[in-house]
Amino acid sequence: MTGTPLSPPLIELDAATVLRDGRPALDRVSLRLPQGRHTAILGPNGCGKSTFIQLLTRQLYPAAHADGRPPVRILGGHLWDVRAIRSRLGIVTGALHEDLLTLPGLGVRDVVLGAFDARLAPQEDEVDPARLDAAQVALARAGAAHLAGREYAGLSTGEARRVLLARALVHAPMALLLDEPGAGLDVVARGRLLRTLRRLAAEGVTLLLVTHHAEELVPEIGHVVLLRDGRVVADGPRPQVLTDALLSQAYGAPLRYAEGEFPTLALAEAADA
Ligand SMILES: Nc1ncnc2c1ncn2[C@@H]1O[C@H](COP(=O)(O)OP(=O)(O)OP(=O)(O)O)[C@@H](O)[C@H]1O
Repeated sequence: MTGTPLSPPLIELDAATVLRDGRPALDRVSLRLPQGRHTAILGPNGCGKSTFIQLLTRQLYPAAHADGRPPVRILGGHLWDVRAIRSRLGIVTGALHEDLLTLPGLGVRDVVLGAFDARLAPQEDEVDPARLDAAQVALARAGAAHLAGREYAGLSTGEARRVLLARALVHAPMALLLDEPGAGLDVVARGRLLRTLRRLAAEGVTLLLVTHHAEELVPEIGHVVLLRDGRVVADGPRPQVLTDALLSQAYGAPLRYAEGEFPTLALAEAADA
């Protein structure tokens, strides 16, 4: 279910440009992602996906427009802070995983509780029982309740991904922003994680998937934005964007796409020679 016509878009980019080493990693990108719509941002390595996420989390900043209009708006506002974003968007990224691994001895429950303080670990030793309950519920929703007593650094990649999902869910966010959620997982672990995402979508959690793996585009994703070299190649309903022609254009090689619960994207035979 999408927001009412009057609700501001969850994320809006207006000709947003982000320079990295003097070159545009995002080049005048305009996007409007309404509330409640499951959307994927898809594209090959280097197309600007991580830059897009870092723009939202304010690790990178857009070039200013000469007329002063904001290049990025979140829920209609442009003066947002990272804490506000993190409570509205549950963010699951590999970078967060790496940061959490730098804290030896950090427990799984504390990883989830840290989200309340917008920090890696909770600030207080005494934790509010309501927060503890919320953490346990979030772990259960992410299929990670059995991991609550474990040390984060000792988890497998698949287990750690579920804990990050729980951390992202604990605030009951408006949407989950997922950066390549299946990266590093074996075929079974990835399939199970994607089914968890499908269940969350069915429960009303909006999915914003940022990925280069087409198989992560679970059927609930109805809208796709295709990027190449920091620019939007296509932005529209899934069947109009996930075509061999557009995907081949975005990835720069002849590709064949097949729909399914876990879609496939492969080099077309002509490209093997
Ligand atoms: N730290 C950096 N310094 C300079 N340029 C960078 C940096 N990180 C990325 N870039 C450049 O910005 C562009 C977009 O990179 P970005 O990491 O956003 O792409 P991506 O789609 O996330 O790629 P991948 O799928 O490989 O993670 C690329 O041309 C890349 O070379």
